[in-house]
Amino acid sequence: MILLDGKATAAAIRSELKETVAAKETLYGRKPGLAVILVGEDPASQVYVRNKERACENAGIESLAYRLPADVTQKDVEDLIRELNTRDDVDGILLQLPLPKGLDSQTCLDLIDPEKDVDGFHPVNVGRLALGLPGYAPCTPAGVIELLKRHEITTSGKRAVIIGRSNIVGKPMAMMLWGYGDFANATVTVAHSRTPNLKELCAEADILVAAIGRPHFVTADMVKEGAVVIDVGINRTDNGLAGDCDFDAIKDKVSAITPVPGGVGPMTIAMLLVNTIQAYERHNA
Ligand SMILES: Nc1nc(=O)c2c([nH]1)NC[C@@H]1CN(c3ccc(C(=O)N[C@@H](CCC(=O)O)C(=O)O)cc3)C=[N+]21
Repeated sequence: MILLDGKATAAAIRSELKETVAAKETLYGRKPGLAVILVGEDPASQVYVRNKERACENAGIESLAYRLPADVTQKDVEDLIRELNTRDDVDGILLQLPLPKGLDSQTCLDLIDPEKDVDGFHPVNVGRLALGLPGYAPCTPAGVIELLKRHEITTSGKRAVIIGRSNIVGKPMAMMLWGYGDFANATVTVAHSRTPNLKELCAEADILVAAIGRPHFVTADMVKEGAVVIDVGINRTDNGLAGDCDFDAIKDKVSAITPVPGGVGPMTIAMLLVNTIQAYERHNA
């Protein structure tokens, strides 16, 4: 069994990026800038945002954090996004989700300049990904692809099953596994809460991606012998952080699996840095 160590892989990517940034900084005369907007006090979001800030700083990216109170108006968030769109020192804009009740996240996301949309959530970038055009790919599924690539796990001709159809993971993950440049070419099924015979379907997967948001949802009987299992779940339970897969029960059955923590999570942050540097390069081109 190969443990797909996202923490180590992300660290390798980050040190590569650090060199890229150092070279580009000399060329462009400024550091890359990422603006992160955090609305409200959600503890998990605060942890993520702090991790993102730390990762940026480490890579030589200027991180500009905007912490807004939960009772901020929709207009205030929109005005901030409009201002960040025009700023020359801001290459990327990230609006941390979910937003507190009363705020409309899609309207906010739609306002972000697609060239600064390092999350890949703007409809233009969603469309570009669907069409196979260059743009920004959402960080979590992009991190999964990068993790597979760097472990030389091929996907061509393989049967992939994704559990979960969210806009930020399931849907873009499907598009990337269908075809992402010269990579992928998997045959993809996207399963969800109303998929009948889910267990049997999953048990046919060569590559199983779990993005459900329920701790230990994927059990041994749902996993094919020798499958590659990617656990996107980050569930906070009384016993700490848990993935969507019952790791201990399936680890002896699989050929490769991601741990939680230390799997997809750190890769998500690494891909955010990749996208930010890409935005910086395009901005300066
Ligand atoms: N606009 C936006 N973009 C996002 O990319 C975004 C978001 N909103 N909202 C929330 C989700 C979640 N997410 C994670 C990032 C890193 C870890 C991560 O580093 N996890 C560590 C554990 C960290 C912990 O202890 O919680 C790990 O898996 O090893 C987890 C989750 C990004 N998201």
